[in-house]
Amino acid sequence: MTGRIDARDTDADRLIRDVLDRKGKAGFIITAGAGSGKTTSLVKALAHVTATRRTQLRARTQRIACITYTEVAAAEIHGDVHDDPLVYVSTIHSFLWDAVAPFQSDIGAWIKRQLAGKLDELGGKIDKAKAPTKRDALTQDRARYQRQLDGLHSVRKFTYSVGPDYGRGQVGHADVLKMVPRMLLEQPLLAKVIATRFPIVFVDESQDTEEDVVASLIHMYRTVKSDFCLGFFGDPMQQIYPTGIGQVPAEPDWALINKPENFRSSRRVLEVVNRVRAAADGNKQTPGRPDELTPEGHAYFIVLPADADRVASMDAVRRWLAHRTSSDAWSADGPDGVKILVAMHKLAARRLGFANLHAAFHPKNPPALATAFIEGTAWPITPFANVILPLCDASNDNAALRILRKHSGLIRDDLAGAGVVRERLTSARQALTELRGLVAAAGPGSVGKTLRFAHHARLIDPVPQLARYLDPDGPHSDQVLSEKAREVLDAFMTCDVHELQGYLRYVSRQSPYSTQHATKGAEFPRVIVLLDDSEGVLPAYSYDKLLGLAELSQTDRENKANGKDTTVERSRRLLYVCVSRAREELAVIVYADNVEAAILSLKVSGLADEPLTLTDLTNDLNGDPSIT
Ligand SMILES: Nc1ncnc2c1ncn2[C@@H]1O[C@H](COP(=O)(O)OP(=O)(O)OP(=O)(O)O)[C@@H](O)[C@H]1O
Repeated sequence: MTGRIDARDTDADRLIRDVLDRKGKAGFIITAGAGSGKTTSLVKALAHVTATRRTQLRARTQRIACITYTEVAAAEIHGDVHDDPLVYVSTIHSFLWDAVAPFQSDIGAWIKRQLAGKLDELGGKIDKAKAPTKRDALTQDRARYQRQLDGLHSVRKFTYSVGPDYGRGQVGHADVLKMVPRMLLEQPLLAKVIATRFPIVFVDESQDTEEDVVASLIHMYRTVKSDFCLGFFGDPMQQIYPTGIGQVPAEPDWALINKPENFRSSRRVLEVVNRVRAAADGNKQTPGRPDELTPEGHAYFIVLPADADRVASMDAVRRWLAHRTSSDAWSADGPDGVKILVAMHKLAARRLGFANLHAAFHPKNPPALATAFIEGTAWPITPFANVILPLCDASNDNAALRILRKHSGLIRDDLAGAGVVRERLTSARQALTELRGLVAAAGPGSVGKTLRFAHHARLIDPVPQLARYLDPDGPHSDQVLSEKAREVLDAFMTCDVHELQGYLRYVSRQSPYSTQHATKGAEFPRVIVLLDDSEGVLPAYSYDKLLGLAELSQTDRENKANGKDTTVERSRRLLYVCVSRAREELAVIVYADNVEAAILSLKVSGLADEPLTLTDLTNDLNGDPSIT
């Protein structure tokens, strides 16, 4: 239990309750800064509705929908409301799919349109292709799409999974985000059905919800006639995904609610949080807790030379922070230790030993898989995360069996006959021994060897694209694999399985490192934020540009002039999210080619009055009291 329900009421909580108690249609938007307790207010709002309307909602078999950004956030809210069955907490993808799943023929029609579009597009490309090999490849792809279209006739039920497999009636993650908003706009009945099932819909982290999705929810609000409440909780300053809407537009009758307090951070940390925001919308937070309960804390900006040994200089900074704050936790890697926020994986990858794996997923033109790699959801890796490595770690047959039942086609609950089951168990046991041997042998190329073996032995049930790659003539031969995905897969196959262990520790948040994007919504007692463009910053971000240490590009200038989002503002928002994760203590490390220039820039921009250098830290550690 996180105790969010028991948090002290704020003015915003009272205003939300007023809206929720209204009859008829109502809407509200909570716009408030980091750590202001938006999620806490959401949980308290859920508690209010379940307390005041339980009988009515149950009688009508209605539920309250609460849309969160990640599965982790959904699990947290579930815990906060004690798994109340009246509350339906889910990610946007699952919510949208759940809403449209009964509209099977509309889903079929949508898929048909997608495939027809692909066929048209390929037809055009084939006509234009000059090289015979290119034309051949495109013609084969067109034949694959045609087979998928033909396969649609025999689909009895459309389903939803991570990746699409249209020919078998499966829509993917990204499809749902496109398909449902369109259906909602075109089908008034769908809006009515959803609003009847979910008369209250809350959206957390609304700033990063796709524009089309927000527009379709607002459209739903406009069209339904019944009691319906739509509430958004967000902060435009924390929009860190390009598809996010930022500020949700309000309907004329909606309540606009602010939360000026910050309940998360110490005084020193909050000062940095406010300084980062100052050059954006300037919204300044005040401590939400009483004086005696708001710790003073620590916050430092430290500038290190970009050519320094990153590992050694980071260790020196952690030693200094431990000394400065009299807390050994800065040296610890556990949950109460330090969280080190890196923009990209490179530094973490090197430290945690998965540099080749990182490189495999970051070819010159990063395909969509690079983002999934960052988020820990890349489909080439999931068979290792869900099946292969857990199978190798399983302490006994029963544990292994549970994993296979859940993830593999080899052992399923619906297998008929004891003889078949026995036979499958025997082959599973043999396969397991061989799999463990391959993983233990490791070495370059062991990823490919292990994956091919696991697929051949039916220990894994990979997504259709991966199945097609591993077995081009198999049942998934109608899948179209992009060149970019193939390039990633080729490189992935040459990696060492040992690299996956460090990587998985990283993405499952068991290492002290985390990507800056992945920390959305979280909080930690001690945080180090690394600003390091030379480590290979994410496309469209540049801390050097934010700090004025690198020139703006022509596109940056044009975007700024046209009022579009810019690299500088995107980077500022990411920095804002990062610094605001810290509860007590914070260190922002800037790696700079020119240390003097970086110090000056931090001072001029108002981010820090007294940035520190490595020499300052060393002197302090050696007993020089000049640092105050
Ligand atoms: N009313 C309150 N009284 C005391 N503590 C609170 C209150 N509201 C929130 N908190 C605490 O403040 C911290 C931040 O709360 P929460 O995660 O709800 O904020 P948020 O606005 O959703 O954060 P962010 O947008 O930065 O992810 C949590 O530790 C929470 O327990």
